[in-house]
Amino acid sequence: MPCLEKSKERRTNGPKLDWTFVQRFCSIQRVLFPSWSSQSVLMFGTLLGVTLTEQLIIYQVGILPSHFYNVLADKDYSGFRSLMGTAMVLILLNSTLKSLDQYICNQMYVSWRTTLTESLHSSYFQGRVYYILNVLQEDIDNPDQRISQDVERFCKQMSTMASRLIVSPFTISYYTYQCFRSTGWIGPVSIFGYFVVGTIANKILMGPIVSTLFEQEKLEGDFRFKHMQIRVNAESAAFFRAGKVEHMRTDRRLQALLQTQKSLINKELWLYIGVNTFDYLGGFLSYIIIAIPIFTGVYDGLTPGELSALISKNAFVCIYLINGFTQLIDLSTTLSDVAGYTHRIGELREAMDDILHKQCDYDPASGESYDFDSDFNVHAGPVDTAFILDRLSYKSPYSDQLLVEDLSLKISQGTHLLVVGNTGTGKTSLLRVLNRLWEAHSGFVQMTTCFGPRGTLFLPQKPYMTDGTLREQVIYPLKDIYPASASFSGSVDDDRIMQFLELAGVSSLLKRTGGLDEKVDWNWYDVLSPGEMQRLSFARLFYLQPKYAVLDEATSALTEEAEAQLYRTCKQLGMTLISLGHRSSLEKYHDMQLKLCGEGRWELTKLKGTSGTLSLRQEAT
Ligand SMILES: Nc1ncnc2c1ncn2[C@@H]1O[C@H](COP(=O)(O)OP(=O)(O)OP(=O)(O)O)[C@@H](O)[C@H]1O
Repeated sequence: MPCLEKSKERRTNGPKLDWTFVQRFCSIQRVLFPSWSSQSVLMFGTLLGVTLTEQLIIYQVGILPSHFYNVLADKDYSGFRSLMGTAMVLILLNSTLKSLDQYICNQMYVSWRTTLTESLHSSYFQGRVYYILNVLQEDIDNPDQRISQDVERFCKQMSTMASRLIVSPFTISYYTYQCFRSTGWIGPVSIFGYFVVGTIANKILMGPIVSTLFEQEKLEGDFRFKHMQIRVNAESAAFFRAGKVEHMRTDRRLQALLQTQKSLINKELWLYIGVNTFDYLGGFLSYIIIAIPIFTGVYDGLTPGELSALISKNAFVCIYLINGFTQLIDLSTTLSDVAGYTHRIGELREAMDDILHKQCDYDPASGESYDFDSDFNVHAGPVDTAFILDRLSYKSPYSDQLLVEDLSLKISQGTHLLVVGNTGTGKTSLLRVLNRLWEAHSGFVQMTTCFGPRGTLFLPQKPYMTDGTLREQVIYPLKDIYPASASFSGSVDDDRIMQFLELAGVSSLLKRTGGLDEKVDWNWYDVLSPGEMQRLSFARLFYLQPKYAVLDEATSALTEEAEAQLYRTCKQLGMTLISLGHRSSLEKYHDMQLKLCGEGRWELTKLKGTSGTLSLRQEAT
């Protein structure tokens, strides 16, 4: 099934600070900085300007003590006063620039999060990607968490790193030059050597952190998912009085998460020890570098006042150069987090790209045109046919056993088809293959109509209730009103919706919601009974009026009378029905029966006694 080889490949490559990390990081950067004129680049440029100015001011503030030494040693009162004035201005400027720097970083965080999340969304919601990721592909854990939380944290950490990283090349070059002028080659060389050792040590210490952080985020997602599962199925669990068992299972996930979190903290301890040791060693190193020219007699001719001013100035440039490097080393903890998130986001992006490529190879009509309302009038094929199946065989994912073998069938307008068979014989799977959610094992399947109004519509076994108003439930998955109503006025559409709610037997919902467009804050799954959900799905079907309606046990929660009423309305609206179900009462609404017998076998038979159709279609539109 989809992308399994690539998935295995991904599984074997554990998350590390390696070449894969660099590639994934660069590919995410290409999303964040799409062009030279993009908003992120402009913000980055502004940040560079601000941080460079900040550094100039910091430099001025840094050399102030040496001026103070001079004026104090000379007892120069007026010089002292003007120096105080300069110090005040510099401090004010410095704090303003620092705040501006933080402000731009926060703005960049929001902008990056927007860009990256939107980019992931555009792949995630393209064609069947979200279905394959959530249902068929097991190696990408918690895609929802990767898109929401991991992206958020990645952008946050990146933005905290940004101002320090951006200015580093400039400060390091400048202070290397200054350090060279003050101490000769000994200063820069020893500081560079110190940095190389620090980086190697930290790279070794960061290795295990990246993979543990990756694991921790996975477990975080699992823990959240468990809570989500209880939230969505609270009533079913309560009927089982399953508080204790759910408590135990949720705690088990929490324990697994906390265990990993503890192990991460333990591993981070070594990194912190490394980072702090290098911080303090850095401070110490600066005095060694300053001591060398003093003890070798380079400054022997200076007065004590001049020497203290020089020591203060030299100490400042050396300390600042070391500080530039230690700041980079301090970023190790942030970098290890960024690396973990980079792997999680990168892996998701690669998985989605694989699916999209595979999808295009399998079905060139996928991608943009796969979606519901973009596909109104396409598909050339016989006008009176919905599906053509030729020697079609299919099986479930991860199984070698064929569910159906060599099925040849044409589903034409006016011939209602009933698909029956025991549990697990592959009835719903047939719809998955027809809807191209699953690939066929062999043979040929073609959907010759468009998808949506005027074409084919599927009502899945579990009614899908979206969030939003009653109108949004009925018109789903249309974003707007029905195309035919658009040329009249909104009230025509309102009338249609009300008429169809009435026909589906759920007009009472109008009272409960307080109107078609009243915002409701309830979860539709909690407040509607399964029967009401099925009826609401039929209201949706009546509203969309496809030529072909594929109904997967769509009336299983309703009485036979209600079923009769709904089927009659479908036929009056001119729909050709393809139904799946176990009830014998369904037979009378269909002309043909396809029986799936298991182990690949099937039978196609004619049914007797079908009711006629009235044309309510034009009337309703
Ligand atoms: N996402 C999946 N991954 C792996 N196997 C699956 C998946 N979905 C379904 N199957 C398996 O495929 C087989 C056929 O499932 P299908 O849903 O088509 O059954 P069905 O005939 O519609 O059953 P029912 O009458 O209960 O609805 C079953 O054995 C099922 O467990």
